[in-house]
Amino acid sequence: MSNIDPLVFPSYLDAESPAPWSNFVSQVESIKHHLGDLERWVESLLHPKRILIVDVPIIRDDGSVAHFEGYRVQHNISRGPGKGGVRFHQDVTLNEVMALSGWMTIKNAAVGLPFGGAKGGVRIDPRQYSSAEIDRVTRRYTSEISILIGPQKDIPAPDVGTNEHTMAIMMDTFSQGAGQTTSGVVTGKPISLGGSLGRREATGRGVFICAREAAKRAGVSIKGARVAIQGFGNVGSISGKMFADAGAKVVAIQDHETSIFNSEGINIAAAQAYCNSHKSLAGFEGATHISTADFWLVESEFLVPAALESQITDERARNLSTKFVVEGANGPTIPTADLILRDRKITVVPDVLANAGGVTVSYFEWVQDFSSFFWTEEEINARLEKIMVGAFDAVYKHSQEKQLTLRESTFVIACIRVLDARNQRGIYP
Ligand SMILES: NC(=O)C1=CN([C@@H]2O[C@H](COP(=O)(O)OP(=O)(O)OC[C@H]3O[C@@H](n4cnc5c(N)ncnc54)[C@H](OP(=O)(O)O)[C@@H]3O)[C@@H](O)[C@H]2O)C=CC1
Ligand SMILES: O=C(O)CCC(=O)C(=O)O
Repeated sequence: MSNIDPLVFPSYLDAESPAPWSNFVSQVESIKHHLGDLERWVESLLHPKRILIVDVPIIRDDGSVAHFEGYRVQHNISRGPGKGGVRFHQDVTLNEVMALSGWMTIKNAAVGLPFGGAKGGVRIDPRQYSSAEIDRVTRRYTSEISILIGPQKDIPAPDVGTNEHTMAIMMDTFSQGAGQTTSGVVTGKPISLGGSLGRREATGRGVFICAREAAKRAGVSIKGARVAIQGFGNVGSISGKMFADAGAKVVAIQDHETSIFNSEGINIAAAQAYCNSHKSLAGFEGATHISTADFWLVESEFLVPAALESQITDERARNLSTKFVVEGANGPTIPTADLILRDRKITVVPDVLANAGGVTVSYFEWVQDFSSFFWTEEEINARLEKIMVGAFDAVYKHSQEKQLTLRESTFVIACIRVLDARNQRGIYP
């Protein structure tokens, strides 16, 4: 269980498979001596505030009954309501949702949003069910977690396997229970239901902004730079488009079925169109298909992991041929691999900073819903740019001053904000 204190590791998790929660704990543990007097509060971050496990039964299209396990974890609510996405994926576990909720706490504080951290998930492979069945799962899951969520309590949003439509169904289900339209209960909604312009693109846009800022400080040009992207969903495809629009060449992409390579640069619009109609890049003709192992050896200036956790292992970290790892996914680099990348002088722009664009525009959506006054896409993108550049700059300066990695500095800055709020609030009543 790496360096984790067994007394701190929750009794309800399997100690034999402690990751990714143990990865989050290691990240907090590694910086706690930088927290000054606030270190006495650090255990607040090592125990989620609230965990709800729900049974989600549905009647299937053929009349049979199916049950799914669902979760909502509020990791910390010292700075405001819980905030974080909902994942529908066959491998979702409580351990994973806990880690994702912890990273939300750090992320929201790192970019200065008035939110705590939360995350949810349902252990289901959405590809195996009809859209009507998925809607039933969404409705039942929402009604089961409705005791925890609400515009001032905890605000879900999309993540892997969920989208604007999922959010519309969640909003409708919660509103039925509340007896009034409650648009602020979720973000990432369709525009016609109070969604925000720019939310769909926001995470990929934030990833690109962070990559650009990191490159600027290292004297590396985006124009002509080679980019490799793992994951071609919302985050991977939009960040790929933004890199390509800025003159970079996306030379490699991996989704869960295939890996593709083109040294001249993959046509992102064509790849997106192909993926929309075939649900995968398998069979795409605008590139050579390579093995999964070879994807991790592709030479690039930027590697953007934008799929799932724990993809950059020690072995992959030892062999990567890139200058910057810009984490679009949550938790893609395991802590030991992080140390290898540090020693190899590969700059890692951490998830809790790099992918914060999505939740930042979710915050804008929440604010717009409260005031029923909607901003233009230009206003949203300009505000997003300001927040992302400001947060990156603060982290970068801190890391230079204290000789820390960007991940360590992001955690220090964020943990101080969270624990200061905890300290100011006191523990009683
Ligand atoms: N959406 C958002 O706003 C935010 C998302 N994130 C994080 O970004 C990551 C991606 O999320 P998002 O883009 O929304 O999810 P999507 O569901 O839209 O896309 C996920 C992508 O990852 C691919 N993938 C899944 N498993 C693997 C694998 N083992 N190897 C290679 N590729 C794989 C999928 O391929 P296939 O389609 O073939 O299954 C798909 O292309 C997650 O870690 C998420 O938590 C972080 C912040 C905000
Ligand atoms: O938009 C949001 O509220 C949360 C997005 C999310 O789940 C994430 O940043 O990982």
